Amino acid sequence: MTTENIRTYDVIVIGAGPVGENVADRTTAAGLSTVIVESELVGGECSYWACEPSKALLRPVLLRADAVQVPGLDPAVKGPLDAEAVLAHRNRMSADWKDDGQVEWVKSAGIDLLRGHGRLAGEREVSVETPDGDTVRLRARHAVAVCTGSRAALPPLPGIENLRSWTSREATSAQQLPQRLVIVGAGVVGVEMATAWQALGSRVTLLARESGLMPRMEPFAGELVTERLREAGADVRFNVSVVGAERVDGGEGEVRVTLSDGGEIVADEILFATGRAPRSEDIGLDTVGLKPGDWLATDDSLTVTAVPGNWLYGVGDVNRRALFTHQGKYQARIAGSVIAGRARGEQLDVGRWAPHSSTADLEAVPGVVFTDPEVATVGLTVREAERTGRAVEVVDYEIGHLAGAVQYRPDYRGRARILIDRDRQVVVGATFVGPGVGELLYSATVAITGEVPVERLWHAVPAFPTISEVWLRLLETRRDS
Ligand SMILES: Cc1cc2nc3c(=O)[nH]c(=O)nc-3n(C[C@H](O)[C@H](O)[C@H](O)COP(=O)(O)OP(=O)(O)OC[C@H]3O[C@@H](n4cnc5c(N)ncnc54)[C@H](O)[C@@H]3O)c2cc1C
Ligand SMILES: NC(=O)c1ccc[n+]([C@@H]2O[C@H](COP(=O)([O-])OP(=O)(O)OC[C@H]3O[C@@H](n4cnc5c(N)ncnc54)[C@H](O)[C@@H]3O)[C@@H](O)[C@H]2O)c1
Repeated sequence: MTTENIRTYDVIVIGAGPVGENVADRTTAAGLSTVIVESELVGGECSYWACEPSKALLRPVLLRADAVQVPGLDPAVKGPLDAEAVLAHRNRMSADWKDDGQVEWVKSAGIDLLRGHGRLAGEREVSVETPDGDTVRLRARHAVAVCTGSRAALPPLPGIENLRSWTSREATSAQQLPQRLVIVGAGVVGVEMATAWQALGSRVTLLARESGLMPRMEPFAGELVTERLREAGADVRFNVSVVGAERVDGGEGEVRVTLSDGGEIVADEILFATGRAPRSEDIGLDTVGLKPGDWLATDDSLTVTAVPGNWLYGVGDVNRRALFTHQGKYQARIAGSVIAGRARGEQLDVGRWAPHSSTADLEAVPGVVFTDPEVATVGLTVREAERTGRAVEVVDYEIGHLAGAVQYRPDYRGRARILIDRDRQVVVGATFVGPGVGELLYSATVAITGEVPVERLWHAVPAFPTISEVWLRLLETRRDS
């Protein structure tokens, strides 16, 4: 082990997922020397075991679901999906789990890459254990940004370690189709993976411990997705959880799952889609007075305020503000400018919607669930408005009534809901459920972040016949109610 190898940079970034890459890009662009430390693949969870592979699995599924309903096109797409071809496409979209392309980008951006496991080692210091067993010590003049992301959280089920269960990693990278797949947890990962694997040919059982799918969203989102999943042949069960599971034949055979309602399910694979935990248990948090394994709490400038000196930042999944790639990248752009501003000795501008404040994390986090139908959400839900004591008007519209929706897919089923702040008369929340609504979401995001007065929205004319006409119908519904 060599420890004399000390390198000094302006900024050290731990974790080269989408968020770490963007922090490093911004600080380098601001003229600060930056090193990024990565223990696995440059590109992070999103590129290899999350967004990219899952959407590569889902795109053929959703396109086919639309196409079989379009007259004239239906005979051409009636047969089953070619699962092997879809998996091969997914492999390509995950760059075959090689990061050469992203390493090339890091170099071209002028960022230094150090492969190895990074750990904080006191103020502004990071110790990196490299793959060949060396230890490299890094010192930061200005900032250390922790961007180590999250991993699947498993429930405390006795014997779970002997189950060879799937997490989101296996569910997005499996090379073979399980005949029977049981999915525990009906959040976003659970429903997307149920949609993908059922359509590829597995028999999926989806177990929700709540009374609906995706319980944090408007209830109609889960209801519409449940309808379609059941039509596709999936067994969707509510108010049930797993109390035991074991692999038979000395751990080599099928999985037998015992349910809280006394039932039993037999499957080839079991996926736990039961939420996320921060990757912070072994990153030296104790050396700066923080508790290993905790989420990294920050203020709106992404600074870890529990550590004095404004040098430590927590960006992306690891801070739990909003577990999405796009939102983490937004935080990264802000953290980058905060770090650069502080390095130049500038006064930060941290007011609401100001350049150094990630206000959108609190008011307008967009998300699209790529199921049939798609679910697109931004801002508040009714339950969240009630919980936080916000007075809102709620306006609903059945998207299937629109000419544009029927053109899109004759059997169109979907619903839109907007929430309008009663005092300020601006939109503060939107949920669209229906085929193709993902591309509609940015309009709502702009309405919320721009605080566009509802009266002005009458002048934002949606083209005919598009699904965007839902905005006009929502305004008319409100006027006529
Ligand atoms: C199945 C699934 C599908 C998803 N789909 C979407 C989607 O469609 N759209 C969307 O916006 N979000 C999606 N997400 C969420 C998205 O993947 C995350 O929000 C995003 O990856 C977070 O980026 P990050 O850079 O913070 O963390 P990560 O992507 O997890 O990257 C963290 C990086 O840090 C590295 N690292 C960790 N510890 C250390 C250490 N000690 N030293 C060195 N390196 C370290 C890791 O190896 C990793 O490369 C999905 C998540 C899952 C699980
Ligand atoms: N399309 C996208 O943008 C996309 C796709 C996938 C994931 N993501 C992100 O990843 C995050 C994580 O997704 P997720 O689905 O893993 O988490 P989640 O928190 O959305 O859902 C987890 C679900 O598992 C259930 N659960 C937890 N413990 C359980 C147990 N012991 N038994 C039964 N059920 C249990 C919870 O009640 C919850 O419904 C999401 O919040 C989202 O931000 C985004």
